[in-house]
Order: sequence, then structure tokens, then C-alpha cells
Amino acid sequence: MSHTFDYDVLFIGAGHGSFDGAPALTAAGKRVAFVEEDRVGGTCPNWGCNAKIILEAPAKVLQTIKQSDGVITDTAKIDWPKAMQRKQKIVDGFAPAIRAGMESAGIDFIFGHASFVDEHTVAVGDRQVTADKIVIATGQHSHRLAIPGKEFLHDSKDFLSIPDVPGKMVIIGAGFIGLEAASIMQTAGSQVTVIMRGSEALPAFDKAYSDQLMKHLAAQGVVFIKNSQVQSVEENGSAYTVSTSTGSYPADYVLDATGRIPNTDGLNLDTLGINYDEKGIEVNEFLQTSQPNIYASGDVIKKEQPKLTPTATFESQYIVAHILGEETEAINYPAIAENVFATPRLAKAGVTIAEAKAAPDKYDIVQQQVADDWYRLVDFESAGQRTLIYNKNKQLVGVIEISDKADDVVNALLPAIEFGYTAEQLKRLVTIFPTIGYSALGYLG
Ligand SMILES: Cc1cc2nc3c(=O)[nH]c(=O)nc-3n(C[C@H](O)[C@H](O)[C@H](O)COP(=O)(O)OP(=O)(O)OC[C@H]3O[C@@H](n4cnc5c(N)ncnc54)[C@H](O)[C@@H]3O)c2cc1C
Ligand SMILES: NC(=O)c1ccc[n+]([C@@H]2O[C@H](COP(=O)([O-])OP(=O)(O)OC[C@H]3O[C@@H](n4cnc5c(N)ncnc54)[C@H](O)[C@@H]3O)[C@@H](O)[C@H]2O)c1
Repeated sequence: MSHTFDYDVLFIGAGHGSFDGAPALTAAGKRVAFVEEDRVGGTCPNWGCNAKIILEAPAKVLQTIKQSDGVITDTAKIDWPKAMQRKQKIVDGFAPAIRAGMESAGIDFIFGHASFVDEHTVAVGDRQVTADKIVIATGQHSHRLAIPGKEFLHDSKDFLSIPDVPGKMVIIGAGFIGLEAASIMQTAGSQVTVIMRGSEALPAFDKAYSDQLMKHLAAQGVVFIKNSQVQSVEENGSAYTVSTSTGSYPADYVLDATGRIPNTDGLNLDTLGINYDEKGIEVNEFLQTSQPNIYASGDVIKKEQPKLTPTATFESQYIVAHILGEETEAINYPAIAENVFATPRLAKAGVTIAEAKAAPDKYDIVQQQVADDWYRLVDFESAGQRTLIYNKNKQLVGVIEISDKADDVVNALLPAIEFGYTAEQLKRLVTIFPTIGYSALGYLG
């Protein structure tokens, strides 16, 4: 690469869409920098997955106790301010650790907002930085409803720092963030109401399964209001009223969980002719934008694949291999596992039930009730249903499960889905007994 540029590769954004791949560049002798306008590590460690799971952990324990039929006395309570302190203490370690890891790999950091000057130049404040290749990995931000009283709405970033458990919480939207927040806060002691503009939650999942998740959360006390259009939020003293087409709902805290929008504003993409819209930046099969030296990685890409951390990791590693010339083929995404971190969990990977039903000549669908599996009873599980999809060679190609350990089950089955192992081959696995992995693989035969 030419040394007329300051860097060989410049990443805009220092989240998983950048930092998982970048060290392989410096290991290969490339000069690399990140531009970051906020905390190193981006959404997932600071305001997403990691922050969320640290707060969810005590809620899951408490919910399991509630499911223990009195085997463990139901007097436990979450000390929310302590749970929040613990979350913050763990989270505060991530950004410095990621930065130190990158710097020890020889990567420079430039702090500030990046915007393009031309296809090889990025302005950060008064400084101009040039690079041969540039990777846009700017992620997404929360969508905000444009309604009267929008200033009283909180987004997921605020929610993950909520100082105490509100008596009444209204959540607008029944997607990943809405249902995970509902599960955590209802268990922690809030009375949660979820307002849905339609009647279906989590469109990425089969409706029969997302309906079951809502049914379980409703049994825990969450109230779902379907087909309701939010009109306004009014402040009444220290509380709020959320007015909708179906009625008014009192709240001490209102979470707007109506989706996320790619961070494309302020990058000056129009001057470079880079194509993008409200779903993200358009890329080709090599993750290059319409300017071939400029790639996009992670959540900011317009794509069919789920916008998740492991997808961003996969993309950053692909882009780095493509830049190094080690990868010349089009990106070939593996089966991507998805999970809603509620109790119970809802997880899936591979071919969906709808896809299998649409092609009966290619797929067989097997339904399994797993709630009565003795090992799940041991663990005080409350729910358990799974659908397995096989191809005509009897290879597992898809799974969806609702259960308290659906995330672990789908992870355990993922190698079979990705690499096409047959039930016969899986019989060679002598796994640890009794565990959920043993149980999951045992049901495949
Ligand atoms: C509440 C929540 C929970 C989640 N839970 C999960 C989960 O459990 N599992 C999972 O797999 N995924 C989860 N996700 C999704 C996951 O966080 C994202 O898929 C992942 O963070 C995407 O990484 P990224 O690098 O593409 O973007 P980000 O992590 O968002 O990083 C983008 C970075 O770019 C910076 N930036 C933006 N614009 C500029 C600019 N112009 N100049 C300089 N810097 C800029 C931002 O400050 C940010 O640091 C969750 C998301 C949220 C919001
Ligand atoms: N466990 C995980 O992996 C996890 C957790 C959280 C977030 N995420 C990622 O973050 C993304 C964003 O999550 P999210 O929950 O913000 O988005 P989402 O797309 O999952 O859900 C948004 C919900 O808001 C609803 N909605 C939109 N406009 C509305 C309106 N005007 N009134 C009422 N409801 C409205 C939608 O119908 C949808 O149900 C996810 O798609 C996922 O990629 C992943």
C-alpha cells in the first residue's frame, strides 16, 4: 500500500465492527487508526449486550427462585442500586481494556466526530487524516418517537443506567429491547405495560413462539396492549401519562424501544456518492460501498442479516481479510444465532419454520415439547418447546426454542447446523452428563 497516506486503514467507530478484526492488520504490518467520538468499544460493551446481561443476571436468578415451587423461599429481592453499581463497575473496565489491547497491537486512536472530506480523507475537528482504505463502522442510535412529550421518553442507553425500579413502567415497542427490558423490570418489581402498535412481537421469530414468550411474560404480570398508537406523554408531577389510541396508561418511567437507526448523518456520505438510506449503507458482496476503497461494517450496513455483535465481528474480520488479500471470495455468512434475553429465552438459528413450510420437498419439521425433560425440571424451568428443521439428508438445518436455556441449546446445536453433521455423526459425541448440552444433542437422534 502507498505511504502517501497517514494510515493504510482508518476505522470510523471503535465498536465490534472494528476492533475484532483490526489487530490482524497491524500484525501484517499495516498502519491503522480508529476515530471514535464516544466510548471505545461502542454500543455492545457500554450500552448494549454486556451492560444488559449484567443487569439481567440477578433478574434471572430471582425468576428461577419464583419458579422453584417453594424449594427456595421466595423472599429474595434485587437491591437495584447495588445491581446498577455492580453493572457500572464491570462496564467501566471494558473501554480502557479494549483501548489498551488495540494500542498494544499498534493501533492509534483519534477522538472526535469523523466526517468525509474526500474518499481518502476524513476530518476530525480541525485535523484531517488520510488513509488508503476506510471502514465505516458507526453503528446505530435509538429511534425516538416524534410525539408531544417526547422529552419524557427514555431510550435503551438511559434505561441501562436506570437508578431504581420504577413502580410503573410503560415500554413502547415489543422488539428485542422492549421485551428484554420488560422481563428484567417486571421481575425486579415494576408493574410493566408494553404498548404494541400491532399484534405481533419480534417479527424475526416464528409467531407461535413470540406469542408464547408474551404469554409467559404476561403470566409474570407484564400487561401487553396490542394495536395501540402512542399519541403523547404528559407529565403529572413526578409521574407521566402515556396517551394512546386505546387509552391512557400511568407510568413512573417510559422507555421508547421503537427500533434503531443507522448512524449515517454527519458523515458527509452524499459528497462521495455513497448510497445509503434509513436502513443503512449499501454494500456489495465484499462489503465495499459504492466507493471501492471505503467499506462498511457492523450495524451501519443495510442488510438482511441480524444486526448483532457476532455479525459485526464476522464482518470486521472478513473486511480485514479482504484488505489483506487473504479473502477474495464474496462474504458467505454462516447461520447466525439470535436470542431474546428474557426468562424464558427465545432463540433460533438457521432455516425458519416459515421457510421450511414453504419448501416441504426440501425440509422436514419436527416439533418437540421439552418442558417435561427431567433435566429441565431439575433446573426449575417453566417453559420448553422446540422445533427442529432437517433437510432430506437428515442434516439439522434450523432450530427455534423457547426455554430458560434456549440460548445454550441453540449454541450447542449451531455446529451441526453450520457444518451439516448428521444425527449418526453426532452419536459419536460423548458429552458431559447431566447438562443442557447433553440433553439438546440427545434429542437430535
Ligand atoms: C440495548 C441493546 C442491547 C443489545 N444486546 C445485544 C445482545 O445481547 N447480543 C448481541 O449480539 N447484540 C446486542 N445488541 C446489538 C449490538 O450492540 C450491536 O450489534 C453491536 O454493538 C454493533 O457493533 P458496531 O461496531 O457495528 O456498532 P457500535 O457498537 O454501535 O459502534 C459504533 C461506534 O461508532 C462511533 N461513531 C458513530 N459515528 C461516528 C463518527 N461520525 N465519528 C466517530 N465515531 C463515530 C460510536 O460512538 C460507536 O462507538 C444490543 C444493542 C442494544 C442497543
Ligand atoms: N438479544 C439481542 O441480541 C439484542 C437485544 C437488544 C437489541 N438487539 C439489536 O438491536 C436492534 C434494535 O432493537 P429494538 O428492540 O430497538 O428494535 P426491534 O426492531 O427489535 O423492535 C422495535 C419494535 O418497536 C416497534 N415500533 C416501531 N415503531 C413503533 C411505534 N411508533 N409505536 C409502537 N411500536 C413501534 C416495532 O414494531 C418493533 O416491535 C435489534 O433488532 C437487534 O439487532 C439485540
